[in-house]
Amino acid sequence: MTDNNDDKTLHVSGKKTLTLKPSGLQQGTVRQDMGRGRTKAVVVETRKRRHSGPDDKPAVVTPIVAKPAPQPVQPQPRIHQQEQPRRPEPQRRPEPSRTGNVLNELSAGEMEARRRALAEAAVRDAAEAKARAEEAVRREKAMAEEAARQAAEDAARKAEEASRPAVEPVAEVKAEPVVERVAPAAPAELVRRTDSAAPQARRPDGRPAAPAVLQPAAPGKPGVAVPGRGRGRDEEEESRSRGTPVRGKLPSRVEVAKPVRKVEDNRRAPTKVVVGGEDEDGTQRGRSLSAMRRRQEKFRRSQMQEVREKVLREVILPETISIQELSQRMSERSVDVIKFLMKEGQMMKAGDIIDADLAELIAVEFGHTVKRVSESDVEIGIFNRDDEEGEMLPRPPVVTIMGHVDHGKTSLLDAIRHANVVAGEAGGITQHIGAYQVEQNGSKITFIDTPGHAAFTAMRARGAQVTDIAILVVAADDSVMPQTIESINHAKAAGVPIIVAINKVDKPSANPQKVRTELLQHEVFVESMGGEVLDVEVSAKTGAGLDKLLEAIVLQAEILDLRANPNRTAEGSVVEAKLDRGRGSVATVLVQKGTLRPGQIIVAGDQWGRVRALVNDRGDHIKEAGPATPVEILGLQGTPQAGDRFAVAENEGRAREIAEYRQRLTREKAVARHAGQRGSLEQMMTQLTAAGVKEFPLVIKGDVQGSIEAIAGALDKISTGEVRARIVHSGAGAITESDISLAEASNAAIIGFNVRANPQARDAAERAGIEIRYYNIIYDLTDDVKAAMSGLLPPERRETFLGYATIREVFNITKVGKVAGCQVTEGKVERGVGVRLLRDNVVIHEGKLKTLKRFKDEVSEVQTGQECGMAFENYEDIRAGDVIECFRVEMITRTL
Ligand SMILES: Nc1nc2c(ncn2[C@@H]2O[C@H](COP(=O)(O)OP(=O)(O)OP(=O)(O)O)[C@@H](O)[C@H]2O)c(=O)[nH]1
Repeated sequence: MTDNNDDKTLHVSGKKTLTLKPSGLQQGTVRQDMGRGRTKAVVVETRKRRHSGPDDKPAVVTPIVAKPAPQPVQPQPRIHQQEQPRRPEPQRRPEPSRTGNVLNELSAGEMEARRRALAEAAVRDAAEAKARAEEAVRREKAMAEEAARQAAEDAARKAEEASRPAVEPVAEVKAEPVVERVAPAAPAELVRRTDSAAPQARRPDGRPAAPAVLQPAAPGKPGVAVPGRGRGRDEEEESRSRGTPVRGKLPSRVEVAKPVRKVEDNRRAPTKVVVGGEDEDGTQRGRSLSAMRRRQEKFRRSQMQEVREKVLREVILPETISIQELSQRMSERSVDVIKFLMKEGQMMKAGDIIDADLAELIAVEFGHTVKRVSESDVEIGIFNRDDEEGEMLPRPPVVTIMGHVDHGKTSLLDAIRHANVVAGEAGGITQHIGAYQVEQNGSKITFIDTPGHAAFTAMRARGAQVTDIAILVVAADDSVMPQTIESINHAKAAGVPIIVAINKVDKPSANPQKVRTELLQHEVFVESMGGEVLDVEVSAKTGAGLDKLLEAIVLQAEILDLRANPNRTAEGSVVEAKLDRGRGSVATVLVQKGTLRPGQIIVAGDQWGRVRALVNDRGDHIKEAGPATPVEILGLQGTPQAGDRFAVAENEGRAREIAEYRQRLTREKAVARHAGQRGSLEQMMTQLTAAGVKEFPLVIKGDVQGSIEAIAGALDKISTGEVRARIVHSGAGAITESDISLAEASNAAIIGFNVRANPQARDAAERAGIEIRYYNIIYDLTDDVKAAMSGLLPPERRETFLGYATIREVFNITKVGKVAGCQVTEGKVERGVGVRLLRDNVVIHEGKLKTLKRFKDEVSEVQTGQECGMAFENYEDIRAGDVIECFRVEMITRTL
């Protein structure tokens, strides 16, 4: 079964209701003959071909100026709505159209007559339209000239104006009142459409369903014609928000064929917005307002960039750097750097890491100067920043408590804290954060709440000199014990003043005087014995003497005149650090310089982070922590170690860089430890030499005091004015953890004479990478130490004269350069040794020989009286008559 379009079989149904269908698609019902008297109703859709001109081309968007023939704008009030759809279709087929009620009710003759009349009218209209279009072209030209003139005045808009010269006339046409009425007839031409879009814009009655809404040109902006009802709501709102009045809109009776579809089409096809100029092929290019705005914005930005004065910087370049980081350091956009690299043939991303050479090339290309730094340089300027003397203000002292086991260190710390909390803040809950602050007569004192010299030396080993004053706790009933002596040595090694707290005086067996006397033997001279060391009798149990102890601390602090600059970025040491389940990494730090505030970025050891909160020893969140304030820091990325230094970094990048560098160092150290390097005497010797130290620090442990004294005496003998052995600590008994930490802190070697290290000490030594040397013969020990100490002496340079040769003639040999024809006048001349060129007994040059030849052969030496050819390495200024002195240099290692 096929559709039959034959007139005989087609019966137009006049009862068809008017529906909103695309104008190009017309529907009718026909009765189809099925044979043998049977018929069937068939719905027939007729798709009309639309003609926009005599050349029978489909309707296309035609710019008013460029294509004047079928004038889109028909400002003639006499043309009625019903007639308008007919106008662009003069060559429609003669078959009766089934597009509307009116035509359906006319007879065939009437319809034919009407069609003819309409065709004539269309031809007439076309002629008039052509004339009008020509007029429009003229006007447009005039406007274009005007626009060009304005564009010259306004540089930013020049490009925009030049690109759409056809715009102004549209605006002008719109300004005419007639246009508003006639506008519905025009959209097919006004609005650029795709072929498929055109029929959709028509109602079944032939009228355009979505007439153009004409927007008058805003001052300085082109006029815009957009499809009226066919536009999406967004576009309407956009027009409103722009303040562009929507004029020329059709009354509401004009309905939209497929609004939703059209909105999508509009979005996809910017061509519906006619603002642009003309392409080469005569079609009008549209450009959305937002695109224009973007262009304007881009143009404005580029103008601004050109105007902005370029700041040339000194760019710090590490061995490797990411392109992004480099761009930041140069204050350039990374996209510009990437563009430059692309030009150089390298495709890279902002995150890519480049080496310092390439980074330097880029920086220089961008006009900056560079400063190459080595890895360790990343820390420069972060730690140990000096302060001006005038900026220093008094700060509280930081106190550590040391002493022998069970002499009452913990009890004393608790007693002091308890007394203070009760006095200062009734009911206040103190928490253990590793350090706390107390107040004595208005003066603050900071206590490091980790008793024992282990913590003390662990800190020192990491370079943290935290403590200002050491409290040496000695039980009055027990007097001086081995760890008391160790503590004294630790304090002395750190150069920290001691205050002796003679504890447990409440005990009946207490004998404070004995303590004082015994301390004398260890060079601790207390005041009551005529010395300068303050001593206080206390009882941690009863609290007696605690005030006196605090006063002694304040007094000692005054003597020390402790100062720090609070008005700078903070720097200090980590006292304790742990990983808290709820709070993440928590580190108790002691601010030593400057003031620490939440939000700052810090580097602590090989960790970094942004300070999320500062919590003091009472659990309060505080806004800042000044010098000598212990405070808990939340927000670190990892957990640093006690004794690690911390400092505020200027930005996250720098902090991360330092942390990464330190983590690398830690890894390398761990590897080195496995190789057992650091602790060897030889290694230590090299380190000390590099540091320019002429002292050889030692920790000596022996079986009996007598052997230690013998060793000390022997070592004293081998010491000279240039280098000497310094015994940091010595004592009888096994080598303990404390010895290891002291050795680590003092960079000392550990010597065990007839003693061994206990397991904990062995572990600690392995961790710290310290070698322990064991001896049982004193001479072996002194020989080793002597050899190691000899290494501290600089080697001696010894020069041996070999001979003289006189230059007889100078030959200039191609590719070889100048060669001196010489005769050895004294001694001998050797190849590969040092030579000096003497002219009139003045040394002109000192260097090495490149060649030494006899006749044509290279020889190793030439004796007196013989002739030879000689050439210098990298030196050519030789003349006949010059004398060549030949000598050998030896570096002689010195021994003690
Ligand atoms: N009678 C009396 N006993 C005290 C005093 N101070 C501390 N003690 C006691 O001495 C013992 C040891 O005290 P700790 O404070 O634990 O001593 P420590 O030095 O911290 O000990 P370690 O932590 O093991 O090094 C405890 O039983 C205390 O009760 C005091 O002033 N008088």
